[in-house]
Amino acid sequence: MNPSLPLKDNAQAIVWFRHDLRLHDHAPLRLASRAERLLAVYCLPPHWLALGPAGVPRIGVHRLAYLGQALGALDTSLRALGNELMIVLAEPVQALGDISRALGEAPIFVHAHPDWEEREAIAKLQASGVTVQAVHGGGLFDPDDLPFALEPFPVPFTRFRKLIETAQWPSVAPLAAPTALPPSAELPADFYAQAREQVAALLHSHSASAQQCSTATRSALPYTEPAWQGSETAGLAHLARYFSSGLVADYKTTRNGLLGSDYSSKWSPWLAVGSLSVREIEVQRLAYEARLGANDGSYWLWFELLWREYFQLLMWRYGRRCFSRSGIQNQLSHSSAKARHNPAAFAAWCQGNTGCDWVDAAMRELAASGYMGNRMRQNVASYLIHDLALDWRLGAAWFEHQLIDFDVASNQGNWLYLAGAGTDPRSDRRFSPSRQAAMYDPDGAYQRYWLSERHHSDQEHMR
Ligand SMILES: Cc1cc2nc3c(=O)[nH]c(=O)nc-3n(C[C@H](O)[C@H](O)[C@H](O)COP(=O)(O)OP(=O)(O)OC[C@H]3O[C@@H](n4cnc5c(N)ncnc54)[C@H](O)[C@@H]3O)c2cc1C
Repeated sequence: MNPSLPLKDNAQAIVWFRHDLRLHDHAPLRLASRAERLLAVYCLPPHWLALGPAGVPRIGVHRLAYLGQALGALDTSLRALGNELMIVLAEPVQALGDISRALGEAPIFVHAHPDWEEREAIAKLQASGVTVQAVHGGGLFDPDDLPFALEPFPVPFTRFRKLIETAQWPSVAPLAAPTALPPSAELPADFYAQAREQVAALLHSHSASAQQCSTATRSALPYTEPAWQGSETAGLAHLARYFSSGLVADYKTTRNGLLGSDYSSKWSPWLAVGSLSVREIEVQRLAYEARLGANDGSYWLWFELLWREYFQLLMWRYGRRCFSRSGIQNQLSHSSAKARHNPAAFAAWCQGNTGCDWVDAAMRELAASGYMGNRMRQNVASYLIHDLALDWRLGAAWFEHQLIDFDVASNQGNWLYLAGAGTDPRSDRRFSPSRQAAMYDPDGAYQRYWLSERHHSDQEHMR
């Protein structure tokens, strides 16, 4: 944590919440808490609601409902400490600049984030004369403090993992949640009033429609139920439950599961909105190993968290190139070169109507619940890239719209990897749907579960 920005006496400070909707392990909140008054802000950018490349908004119903849960809970937690969260529907650069000026050039404290848009927003604010201090806190490690240089980045994952493990590089310790906060900085009552009302109405309506969406409760991650909601409290309770269960030891053998909530950790949605800090997860994972001894499952969870870290570092290193068709290699892979424009095939993939039961079951699970396990993400991505010969960026955009655990670095990194445009040393891997279905769903239970309506109507049709 870099406490470099001096705060004047009686100063006001702003905490800009982005993908870090929590009180624990929050360095910007700690830094800003030295001020006399503190304004906590979240901006929902209107362009997330505009149509993106997949023909849908960047943020869909499930994601918005889950985000709304996390924001509501953060506001409640801040209020318990005498503060509150100001939520606006506004482009951050404009809104944060206006707020800083309205509070007498108050400095902004924020977590750094590898996405180029998020980095650009900070750069634009700084260029306009606003003081912004960005501190790392979204990963296990501080990218500026690794035992190797990001340039050149150690590209294959295995090499990255071995460098970290050989150096026994420790993850950064999480910060405790504050027990007191300064009171909220005061803005005129009509300041961004419309933007506040708009976002409140939007989040309310999405929460109501998600609550009525009965399919979400059939999910492996039923986020409309209290224990699975996006709040920090639910995330920390889930973490404690997970590490006191027998699920950890079995994780390596169950992680490719398809049905039920227990086959994998289900940390990802809380990590995505930041209501759980990955550093807190790592501390609890180490405490588990100290208590019960390390096992294959506890190691493999670390291994998977390293994948998350790796994709974040990839995005720090390659920035905007992670979004280009030719990816970080800067040359078209075999699959990218053969990709064709085919809106009908893309619509069929999105709706789970390709005719391939294995893929359609997963795409229906995603649309119904906002979640899909890792095994099926690999399968449906491979199908879009190799069988339908579509541009991988469309698939990534559809995932962005749907996934409650959407994380730009993990999403882009995995899609790049599968499209042969990222860091897979065995470029352009295709997953055979029939072989994968035989291996991971031998009795067809998963396909029946999510395709029950289709099977039912087929039977009706045959009568
Ligand atoms: C095409 C594709 C797109 C993906 N998009 C996302 C995304 O937007 N957000 C996201 O969080 N994950 C994404 N993943 C990675 C992975 O599928 C999810 O992290 C995982 O399914 C979440 O469930 P879990 O928390 O139970 O994972 P677990 O299996 O329990 O793993 C524990 C944690 O390790 C991390 N992790 C595991 N696998 C990966 C991986 N392959 N890449 C990066 N981190 C990983 C996650 O933080 C996860 O919560 C994507 C994978 C693919 C193949």
